[in-house]
Amino acid sequence: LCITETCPSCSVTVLSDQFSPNTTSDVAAGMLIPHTYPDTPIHRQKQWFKETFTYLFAISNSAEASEAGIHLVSGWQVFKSVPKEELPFWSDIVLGFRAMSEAELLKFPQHRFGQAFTTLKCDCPSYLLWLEKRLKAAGTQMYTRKVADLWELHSEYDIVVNCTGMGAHQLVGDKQLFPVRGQVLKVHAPWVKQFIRDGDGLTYIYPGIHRVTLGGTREKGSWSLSPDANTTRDILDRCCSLEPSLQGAQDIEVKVGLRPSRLCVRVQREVLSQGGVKLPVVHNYGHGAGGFSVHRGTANEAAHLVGECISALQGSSSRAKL
Ligand SMILES: Cc1cc2nc3c(=O)[nH]c(=O)nc-3n(C[C@H](O)[C@H](O)[C@H](O)COP(=O)(O)OP(=O)(O)OC[C@H]3O[C@@H](n4cnc5c(N)ncnc54)[C@H](O)[C@@H]3O)c2cc1C
Ligand SMILES: O=C([O-])CC(=O)C(=O)O
Repeated sequence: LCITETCPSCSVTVLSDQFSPNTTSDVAAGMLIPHTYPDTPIHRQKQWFKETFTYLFAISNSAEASEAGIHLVSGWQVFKSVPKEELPFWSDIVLGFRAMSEAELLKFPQHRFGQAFTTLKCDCPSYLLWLEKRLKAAGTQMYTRKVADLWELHSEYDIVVNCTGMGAHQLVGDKQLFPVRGQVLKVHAPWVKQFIRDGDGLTYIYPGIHRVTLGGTREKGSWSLSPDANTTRDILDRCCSLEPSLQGAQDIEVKVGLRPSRLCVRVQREVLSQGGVKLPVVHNYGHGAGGFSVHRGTANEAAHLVGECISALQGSSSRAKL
């Protein structure tokens, strides 16, 4: 979508072996709370988050908000001990960030410190459909197709943008990419209005438009997409200890996804070369636990790299298929 916006003369085609609702992005809780990528400079991560927050904030404040599934949500991140980093790098981007009061902390007898703020949440399947609709309106073709090798695209396309998430492990053989399995529950508990996140990152309660997402797990190296019944019970127990009223939650649906994790997101231009033939590629994958939080920022950067590829192609003698 960013490419169609920054380069309206480009003809864009989306190829994917799965579309919504069968992607990792459909499983995500969709909260805008960044996760830190250890090998990406903080100023770059902050810029990604800021661009994403600004973009979604405008949607949440428009007539499109309900169809796009974007809404503001307020709540608390609570800690059993005061964290080293009392002011996270994103504290001046979310709204109204402050330390919790003693009175608020009374709700969480096992926790000693907390942060209160308002952020944005995506209802992921709604948002993905809304994005697809906008892509189609921009004239983008969308085909179901599994790509086994980037070179198979060479005869049809000038530039390939690789947004395959965990699929990049196989497609480009990226051994730095590893799965971090996450199991979440989507429940009916419409009385829960505030988000609650344990600062250890394991337990969270995120109220959405229709359902509340309860999490979670972080199982590094596990490729299993099967729900685990013991884990479901454990998630419910942990969430009930933060919000006892969840004992009345109904209609529990279990979802599992593999976070495409890396020490840094790979937003990078690369020119593949084979027997003197060149194929420009822009990678944009490896968003781990924070894909929603930074998606627009990384997409803007990837679209900029596509612009660089176009300039390079126009400067070369190759016949562009743009
Ligand atoms: C339980 C859980 C909770 C999460 N909660 C949050 C949250 O609250 N906030 C947040 O910011 N992030 C969250 N995330 C992280 C977020 O889901 C990911 O970072 C994000 O979904 C990654 O998006 P993606 O588009 O890169 O990957 P995907 O959504 O997996 O999309 C990749 C696409 O590429 C296609 N593909 C792959 N390989 C090929 C191939 N060879 N040929 C053709 N197509 C291919 C796939 O079919 C798919 O459509 C959560 C993740 C999980 C698992
Ligand atoms: O950690 C969170 O708050 C939600 C999330 O991004 C995840 O489970 O990956």
